Amino acid sequence: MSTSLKKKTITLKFGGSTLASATHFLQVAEYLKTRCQSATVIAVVSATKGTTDALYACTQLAKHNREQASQALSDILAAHNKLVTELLPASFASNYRQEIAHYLEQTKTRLQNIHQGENIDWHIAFVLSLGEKLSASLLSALLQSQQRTASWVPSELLIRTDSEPFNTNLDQSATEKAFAALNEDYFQSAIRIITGFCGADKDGRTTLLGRNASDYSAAIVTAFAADELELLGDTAGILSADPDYVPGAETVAELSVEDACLLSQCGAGVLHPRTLEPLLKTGKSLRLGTLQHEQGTSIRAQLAHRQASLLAAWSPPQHAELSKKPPLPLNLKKWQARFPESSLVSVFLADHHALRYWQNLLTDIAAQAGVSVLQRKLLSKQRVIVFAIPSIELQRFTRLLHSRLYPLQQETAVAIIGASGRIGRQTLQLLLTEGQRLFAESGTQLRVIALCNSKQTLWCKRHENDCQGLLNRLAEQPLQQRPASLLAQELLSQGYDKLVVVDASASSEIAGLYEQFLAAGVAVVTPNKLANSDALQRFTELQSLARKHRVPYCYETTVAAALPVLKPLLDLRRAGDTPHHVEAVLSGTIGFVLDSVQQGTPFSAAVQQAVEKGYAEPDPLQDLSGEDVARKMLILLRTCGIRIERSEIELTPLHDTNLHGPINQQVDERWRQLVLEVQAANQRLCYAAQYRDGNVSVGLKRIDAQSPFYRLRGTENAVIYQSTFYQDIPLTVTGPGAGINVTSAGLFADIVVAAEALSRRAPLSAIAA
Ligand SMILES: NC(=O)C1=CN([C@@H]2O[C@H](COP(=O)(O)OP(=O)(O)OC[C@H]3O[C@@H](n4cnc5c(N)ncnc54)[C@H](O)[C@@H]3O)[C@@H](O)[C@H]2O)C=CC1
Ligand SMILES: N[C@@H](CC=O)C(=O)O
Repeated sequence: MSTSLKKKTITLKFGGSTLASATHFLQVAEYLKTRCQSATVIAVVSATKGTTDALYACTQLAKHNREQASQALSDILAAHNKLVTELLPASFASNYRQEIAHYLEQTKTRLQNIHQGENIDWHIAFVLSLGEKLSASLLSALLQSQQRTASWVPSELLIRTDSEPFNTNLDQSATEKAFAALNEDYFQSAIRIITGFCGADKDGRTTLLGRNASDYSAAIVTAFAADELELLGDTAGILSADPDYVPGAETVAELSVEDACLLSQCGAGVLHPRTLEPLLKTGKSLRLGTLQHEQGTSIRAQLAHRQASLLAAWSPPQHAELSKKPPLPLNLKKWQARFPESSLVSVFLADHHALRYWQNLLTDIAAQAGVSVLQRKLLSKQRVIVFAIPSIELQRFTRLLHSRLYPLQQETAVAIIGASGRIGRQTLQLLLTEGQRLFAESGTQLRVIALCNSKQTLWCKRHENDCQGLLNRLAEQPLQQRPASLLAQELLSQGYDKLVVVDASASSEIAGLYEQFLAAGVAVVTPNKLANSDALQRFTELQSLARKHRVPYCYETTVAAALPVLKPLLDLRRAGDTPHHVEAVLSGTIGFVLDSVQQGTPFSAAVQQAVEKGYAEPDPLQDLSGEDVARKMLILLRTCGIRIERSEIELTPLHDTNLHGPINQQVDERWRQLVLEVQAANQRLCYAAQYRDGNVSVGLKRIDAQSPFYRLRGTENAVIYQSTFYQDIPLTVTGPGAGINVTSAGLFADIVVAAEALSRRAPLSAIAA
């Protein structure tokens, strides 16, 4: 074929995920318009996401039940019609429908033929090719409606194949002739569109190149009609592992043609195994990426070294007639016969030496994780180790190996539970904005890998730094009714050497996971008071677990937010100090409410403001009942070495709905009267905790001007500590003890402390080795 244009010709292949909705079609149209400013563009399109599977299901129904098949086809067409209505003005929609009518009629006939049992495979092949035709004609009509010259052609006119309906082979010379014979007019359009996935035999019958073979179609088109190829999908190029298995998998910038071939032969779904054949013959280049992601992966003919380790996972195909097994560089049939329920994980090592060392190390890691390696094979020349394992372990094993091949050398992974809450989101913001500076100043590198709330989890990609964007994506994740234990399992199965889990929830379920995290060597950082204020035995066990597994357990913010209270008290205790008398104001919410009512604000309004300002607990009754203060006092005293249970604290609530009723005007009036009384006596109100002679009490107090608490305002907390070392003049810590900014700052500081401690610890992989 010849084109009259001098510009470079580029084939852009759009996978099903890039055509999943009307918005996606509009994005593809914009992308094409931009690209055709600097190149002549040929677009090869797949069927919209899920359509080929739906058509396949239709053909299977047709074998036994014509009505159901016809209903299933109507459903597919209804989904397409919805796209057409959303995308095309009426006149273009009507042209489009006329253009496609012939294919729809044919499809219906073919379904009938399938039902009658004649030449079934040929009819199935035709029906399956419908998805690409619908996409191509819709995209072409959309571009035309946007005043672009665009035209589409079914690939049956261009790609000629053997007479096999499925997994057919290319007829090179017939295809060459077909491209040469194609009407010149077609190539006058600014944007030319060709359907992917299929071709035709010498009799014009539709044939299929294989499951997900639109990449291969695009490579054939490139070999005959273009200078280079770009495959555009929903993953940012070739990743270090299948992102469905390893959410944190990384994009590999460059890959040799040999490795790309081997990778697809080993079952990595990212490239159809035959895609590279036509390009290899013609020496044309290939890039994989997304519409948004600039970097992607370039496949290069010459590359001195493998730049990064890679993993390919392979499990037996679902639709055998559509998916030819990859011709792996080993006798797959034998393996499968011996281990029928097995899957394969191939490890491409970047390390140029020590193949046997790696083979043994990875095998040991499998053994320690309880994954039984059924068989393994070392392909020395290719520096690839193939493991056969039970299929059920495929995802876990892939993640485990990935974490060993990509140990975060400097980085510490951070997962935030409760990320959409007030403290969680501000902490995320700090991690994203202050992370760079922290790294520059101290070398501590933090990487947020996961965000969770009570129903959703988002696995973050590297370099995602837009806090609101991440939170939006978290909110778009599917809702899961998952028990907390499953969340813990998911986080642990990532296999990070250095992982900090931040619990920014107020959930007892999440607090119940700390033992599991600590025992697995994962640091816990928390402002959630529930674990440490549980039974004393649990508090002690958590401390010993952390010590035993050499893992940080940081909870400074559970008492007085970012104020330095627990760490200094712990240091004193380690030096042998014993507290005699501790007095403390520990509730920012109550401090704020009392200060406000003493300035004339009604009690109910003051409580409302404390909630709005982010001082109160998710359930503010936890503050008003005094329970939150009791918990903080327990944690404080236990940190000083006092062995005390919650039942030993004498608590008088500030407001308990069971005792005092709902917060209404009567309550406001009672508080107004009390304030008048107290002010008449030149006193103030404060809610304080006290420890003296082994007794602990929490409650409302009237204090006069001599009290160290008399001058406290707003959310100010205070701890006054007298001990063996601080006898005459007490140790006093005071300052705001609640609020989103101060708490998140304290939490950030604890995350850094935990990350630094993890960095000093020997890597888990070394321990495992
Ligand atoms: N507000 C403050 O000044 C201070 C708060 N804290 C503590 O910080 C924690 C968070 O407080 P806020 O951000 O105000 O709460 P919030 O209610 O705004 O956020 C809680 C988050 O936890 C998530 N969550 C709840 N149950 C969950 C579960 N089972 N699994 C996963 N996620 C779950 C929620 O979806 C939400 O994203 C609380 O424990 C609080 O005591 C500690 C010191 C000061
Ligand atoms: N709700 C608490 C803040 C968290 O500990 C308070 O008001 O002090």
